[in-house]
Amino acid sequence: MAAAGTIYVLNGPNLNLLGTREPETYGHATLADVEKLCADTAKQFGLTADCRQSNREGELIDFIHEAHAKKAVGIIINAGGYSHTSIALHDALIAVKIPAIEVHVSNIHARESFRHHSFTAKAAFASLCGFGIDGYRLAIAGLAVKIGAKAKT
Ligand SMILES: O=C1C[C@@](O)(C(=O)O)C[C@@H](O)[C@@H]1O
Repeated sequence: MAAAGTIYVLNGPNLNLLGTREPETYGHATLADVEKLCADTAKQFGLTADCRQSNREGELIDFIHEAHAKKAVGIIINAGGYSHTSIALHDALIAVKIPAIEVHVSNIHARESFRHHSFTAKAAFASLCGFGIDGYRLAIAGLAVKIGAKAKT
């Protein structure tokens, strides 16, 4: 079993390139910055962030199944381009019934129309986009409210 109160933070394809990839769209923060932000934010609520990134759809699905097996209390997911294409990721999120929040660094609704639909958003209880990497912090705070985890003073 995972440590008590573990959140899985899943990042999909190309998010390992954060910091150098299209900085005008995604900013200059790296994936390591995102993971530190998530770890620090989770800690504020007495939670632990288990951060994973993969460029492969099947591996992301395996992480979701693992979150279930380890009794994770929540999932934060930025499935990158798979958000717009992957019924399989949608189905995995629905199957495990773990409260999930979708995050996008950019505002997908202000971009190309092929980014406007998200399968993973349909399987999540909330969705955040356009806040840059702060979206991950906001998502963890929102998840904490949803699961009743109180901020530690
Ligand atoms: O890879 C990504 C990143 C993204 O998920 C975001 O975080 O803004 C938005 C997606 O449309 C894109 O394919």
